[in-house]
Amino acid sequence: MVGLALAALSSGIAGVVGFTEVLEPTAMRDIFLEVEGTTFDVRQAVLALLLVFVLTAAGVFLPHRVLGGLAPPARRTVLGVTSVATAVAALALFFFPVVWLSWLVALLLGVAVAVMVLQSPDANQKPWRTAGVAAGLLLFVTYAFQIVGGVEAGALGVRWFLLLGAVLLLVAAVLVLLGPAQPQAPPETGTFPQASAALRAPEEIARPWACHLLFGVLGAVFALAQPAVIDEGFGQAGFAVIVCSALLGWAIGYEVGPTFAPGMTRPRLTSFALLGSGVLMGAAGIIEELSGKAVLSGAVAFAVGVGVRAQPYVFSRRVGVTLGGVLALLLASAGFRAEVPLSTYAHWSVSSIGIGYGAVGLAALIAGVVALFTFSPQGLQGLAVDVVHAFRSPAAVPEGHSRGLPSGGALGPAGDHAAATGVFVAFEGADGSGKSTQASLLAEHLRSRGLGPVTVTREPGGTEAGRAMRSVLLDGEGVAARSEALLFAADRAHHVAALVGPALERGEVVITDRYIDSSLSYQAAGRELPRDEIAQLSRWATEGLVPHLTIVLDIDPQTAAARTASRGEQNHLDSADIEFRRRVRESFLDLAAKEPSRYIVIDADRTAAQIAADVHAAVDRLLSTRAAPQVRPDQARSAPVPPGVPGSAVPADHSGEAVTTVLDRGGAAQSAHPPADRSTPDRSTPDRSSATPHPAPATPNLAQAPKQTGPVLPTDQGEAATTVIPTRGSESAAVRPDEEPTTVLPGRPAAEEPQFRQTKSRERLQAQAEIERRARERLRQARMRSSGRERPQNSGPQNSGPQGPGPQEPGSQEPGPRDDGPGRRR
Ligand SMILES: Nc1ncnc2c1ncn2[C@@H]1O[C@H](COP(=O)(O)OP(=O)(O)O)[C@@H](O)[C@H]1O
Ligand SMILES: Cc1cn([C@H]2C[C@H](O)[C@@H](COP(=O)(O)OP(=O)(O)O)O2)c(=O)[nH]c1=O
Repeated sequence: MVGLALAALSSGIAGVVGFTEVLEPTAMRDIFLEVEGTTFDVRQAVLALLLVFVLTAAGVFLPHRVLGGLAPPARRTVLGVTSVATAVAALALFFFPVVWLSWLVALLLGVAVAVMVLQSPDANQKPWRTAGVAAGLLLFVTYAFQIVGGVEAGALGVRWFLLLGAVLLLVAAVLVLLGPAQPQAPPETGTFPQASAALRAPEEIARPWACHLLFGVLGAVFALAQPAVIDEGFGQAGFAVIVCSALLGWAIGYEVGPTFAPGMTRPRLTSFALLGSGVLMGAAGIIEELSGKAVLSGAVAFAVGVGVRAQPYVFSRRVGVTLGGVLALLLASAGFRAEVPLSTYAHWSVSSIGIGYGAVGLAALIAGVVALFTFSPQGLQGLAVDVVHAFRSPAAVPEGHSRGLPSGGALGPAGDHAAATGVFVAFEGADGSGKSTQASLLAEHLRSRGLGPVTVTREPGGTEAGRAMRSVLLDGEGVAARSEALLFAADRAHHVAALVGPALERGEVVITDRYIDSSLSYQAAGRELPRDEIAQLSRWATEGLVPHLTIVLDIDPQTAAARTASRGEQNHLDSADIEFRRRVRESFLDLAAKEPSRYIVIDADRTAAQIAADVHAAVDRLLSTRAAPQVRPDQARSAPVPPGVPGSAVPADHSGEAVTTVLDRGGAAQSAHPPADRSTPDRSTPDRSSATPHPAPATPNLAQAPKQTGPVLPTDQGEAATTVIPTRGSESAAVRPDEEPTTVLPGRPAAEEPQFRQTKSRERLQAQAEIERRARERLRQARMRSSGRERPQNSGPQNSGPQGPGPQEPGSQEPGPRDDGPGRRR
């Protein structure tokens, strides 16, 4: 009943608002024609409309002072009484269309709107229900009359709309007064504050001026609709079309706002909304045709809806709407029209109403440009990333709507994530090893197998908050090693809480480009921070969430550097770079060797298609050990995330049966051989051989590995074995009797490489990576310079000192550049 009352109330209010906007110039026209016997003056009509607008706004402002402190039941009574008063005034106006009555209705309406929103903030947050109904009514009534009786009847139709609105208001008033009390919900966003005390301190509001300006644009769209239709002679049905379009545009923008352009940072989205609404507003002013004006008005309102929803504002939208509307009407009331000849046959008609549109549009446009530069501490940095990422799905978590994982202690067992039913795959490896390329190809592969939603994400910067941290980490002047470690952990914590965890809970396959092992390899092994502390940090950040499978793309640093050079990054590696990258590489291999059940190492110095074949085979095998997802994805995701996190109650499983699976580019199976004996010794690297002890060869089948056990952060365990698996063509399947043939994809021939390269998503990734990294490269040069200044304090012979069970080779005495962060390698 309360819902019905509110729907009726808001529709009634909207109906009356629509009517008074229409009525005012009409009444003015009648008065002028009657009293002065002159022709209708648009300027006077616009000024009269301005007064209606101002009075409505004044009415909206009044109750906050008076009613802010009233108890809800008292406010309810006020709402009922105000609604009755407004309805009576509207009825009077229907029968006696005189100008002062319309002003009274305007004032009462403002009060009614404000009291309604004070009483039920929810009514203000559901534009579909309120705006949509009213817009539909207005359009229907107006058009019905205009179709039957012509343009003049359209105006009459709007009078009947007033009657309808008044009746609805009366019904609503009765329902409000007699209905049960409504529980009060706390306002979220876009509401009038319940009381002035509810207003947040200004510094807590993100970008108030941007919101006010956006609402100003919206106010101008509505305020100018009536003058525009009078000026252009569209008739009142034209007014109804514009208002309907704008209301729907606003409602849609507001509704989809939180998930619109999920990959774009919210302040940036607001900037673009300002820019977009400015341009569209200008266009709406120029266009002299009804449908164009209507569509553009709708688009402007949509941009406003999206833009303000990107802001966590709690202040009222009244200020902006009023000021925007008033300014636009003031400009429009200048009442001039000039013809600008464009050619012999064409001319452009400039009117003061068009100027009203144009001025407000220009203000929004300029504000949008300012916002682009000022909304982020990094200014325009990351703009390209935001644009390229804008419509990517990984960050589709609405701002502030992250579904946190079940809370756990600092060392919460992986069982905390047992509710998750998805599959979590991580790619690790050096820059340029092809992680993002392979992540994208794997997603396509899984989707082509009908495995439903596949989320591809990355670290750092998989979420909106993460992108800010990424920017600090990679775009700035560089931060201290410990700060860097904390930031990576912070990014990871949010990534898991906001994106990975929820996606796994939804049963999706989540593929991440980098995860915990990157911290262990770059911060611990590379930067030589205490390994246990880094491990502990990540474990805490992720609440123990571990990937089901980690794919290490192993590649020679020089080869990787050559690849990244093709993206505009530096190619030359100095000895410090080489040493840093070597330690990182060793660390990845070491981690894989210690956790064979959960890792696969793939030689990444091959074509993307060859690597992809191995990756897909490994993931298919992983999925085959679960509930047959390739046949029935819903069941496939029913298995829990692996238990067992070091330091937790669940012990890690290191039974020794498991193996690290090394997929080499070599031809024959080498299951009983250590890496040094690979079939392609000419291409195997000494680094890898020395880094991974492989004393106990075993069957390299993920399907036979212990069921998804093993912690993500292993302690020192040397019993793991490495087995080399051939990867070319179908040989890999043929030589492995324990393998399920149906789950192993034969390696793709190299000839397919161009086809892979042309995939859309990969192009997108590449474009994104290229833009980002070029920017980063420049900044990292600066970072390297400052890092050079820092080095004397941190580097030296002690670098080869204790660092926990890290991957550094015992024989390595080369001074490790402690300050080498991720930035140093480029
Ligand atoms: N197997 C491959 N062989 C040659 N170039 C590759 C291969 N895989 C990726 N690339 C290229 O190398 C560069 C780095 O690839 P990318 O997937 O972005 O690596 P990462 O994510 O590890 O930095 C890109 O320009 C990409 O086109
Ligand atoms: C996730 C993570 C990344 N990094 C580094 C590795 C990379 O140099 C950088 C991330 O940059 P990114 O552009 O993601 O590198 P790529 O896509 O080539 O893998 O951050 C760490 O040092 N620690 C971490 O925990």
